[in-house]
Amino acid sequence: MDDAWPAARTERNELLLRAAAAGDAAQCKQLLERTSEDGGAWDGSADAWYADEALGWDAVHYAADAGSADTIRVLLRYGGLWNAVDRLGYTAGDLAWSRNATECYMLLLEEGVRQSFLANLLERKVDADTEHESQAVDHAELAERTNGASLTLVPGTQNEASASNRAFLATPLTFEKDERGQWRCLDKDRNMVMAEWENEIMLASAHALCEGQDEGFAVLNVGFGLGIIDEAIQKYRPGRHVIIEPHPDALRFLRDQGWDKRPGVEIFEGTWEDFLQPQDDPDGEIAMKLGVFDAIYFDTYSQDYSDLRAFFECLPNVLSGPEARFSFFHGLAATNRFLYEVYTRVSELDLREIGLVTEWQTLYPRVEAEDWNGVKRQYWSLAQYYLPVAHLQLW
Ligand SMILES: C[S@@+](CC[C@H](N)C(=O)[O-])C[C@H]1O[C@@H](n2cnc3c(N)ncnc32)[C@H](O)[C@@H]1O
Repeated sequence: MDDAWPAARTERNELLLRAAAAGDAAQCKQLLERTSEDGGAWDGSADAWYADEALGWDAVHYAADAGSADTIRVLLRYGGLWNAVDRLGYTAGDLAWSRNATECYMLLLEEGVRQSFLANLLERKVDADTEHESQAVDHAELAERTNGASLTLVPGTQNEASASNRAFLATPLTFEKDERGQWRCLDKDRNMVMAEWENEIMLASAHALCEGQDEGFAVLNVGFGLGIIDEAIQKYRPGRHVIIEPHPDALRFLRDQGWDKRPGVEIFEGTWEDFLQPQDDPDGEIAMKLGVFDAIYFDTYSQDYSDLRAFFECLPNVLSGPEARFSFFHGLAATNRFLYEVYTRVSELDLREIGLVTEWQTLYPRVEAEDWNGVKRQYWSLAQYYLPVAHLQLW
C-alpha cells in the first residue's frame, strides 16, 4: 500500500513505532500531529494504525509490549486500533497480559468494550434502517458493511456455510464418531458444529439452569446439535422440555435418537426467529403455543453476536418471571483470550440493558489436540470458559 506514499510518510510511521516501543507518549503525540494544512494527499501525520512487516505490530502493540499506558492513551486518541491482530493473531491486549501490564490491559479492555458496544449499537441501527428494504438481512454481509461490528478473527470464513445461517441450514451435516468413538457433528466444510469435548460445559450449564427448579418446570433449548445439553436437562425431570431446531439433518438425528417420543419433550421445527420473532403472528398464536419458560439455553451455529443480541431482546417475553434463568454457549471470540474478555463484558452490558443481571462461573474445559483431527478450523483455544447465568431484575 505504501508504494504510493511519499517515503517521508513511511519514515514517520517507523519513527512512531520506535517511539511507542520506547514508551515515549510525548513523541508519539508529536508524530501523530499533522504538519501540513495545504489539503494535499498527506497531512504530514504518522498513521496510528501502521504496522510493521516483520511482526505485524502497530504502535499500540509496541506500547503494550513496553507497558506504557500513557502511550496507549495517546495512540487511541489518534485512531490507534484496540483490536488489531499481529501475524500470530495476538492483540495488544494479549501482549499487555503476557507482560503483566495491568494498567495497559485494563485500558485496552475498556476501549474494546466501549467500541464494541457502540459498534453493535450502530449495527442494530443499520439493521433497523434496512429492515424495510429486506426482511432477511444476512449478518455476514452486514458485518462487512458495518466494517467489523462483529469480530471475525480468522480470515477467509466468508465463503463457508458457517458464515451465514441461511447457507448453513441449506447444506448437509455429518454426524460421525471420531477415532476415539466420540460423537461430533460437522458442517459441509468440515467445520465443527458440536462435539463431545463440550460435555463438561453442557453438563454445568444444565446444572446452572435446572438445579433447584420447582417440580414440573418448563425448559427451552435452542439448537439441538448432538442433544448433549438435552440429555443433561432430562436428569432434572422437567415437566415441559421444548427443543427448537431447524436443520433437517439435525432433526433426523434427533428422531433417530427417539427424542420426539420422550414424555414432556416438544420439538419445534424451525429457527428460533420463526417462533420468537414471527413475521406474521397477529393473534399471538405462535407465542401462545411456545409459552414461557423457567430455564432457557441458547446455542446455535453460524450466527454472530448480533443474532445473540437479538435473542436477548426476546427474553422478557419468554422467561416466566424473575426467578427464571437464562444461559448461552459463550464461544464469542473464543480463539483470543483478550477479545473473549471484551465480549464477556459486552454481552453482560447488553443483557443489563434488557433488564437481566448476569453471573459468571469459570470452568476449565479439557480439550485435546485429537478433538480437532479432521476438523477444518479450531474454534476454541482458551483455558477458561465463562458460563453465564442471567435472570430478570424487575426492581
Ligand atoms: C452447537 S449446536 C448445539 C449443541 C447443543 N447445545 C448440544 O448440547 O449438543 C447448534 C445447533 O443449532 C442449530 N441452529 C442453527 N441455526 C439455528 C437457528 N437460527 N435457530 C435454532 N437453531 C439453530 C444447528 O442446526 C445445530 O443443531
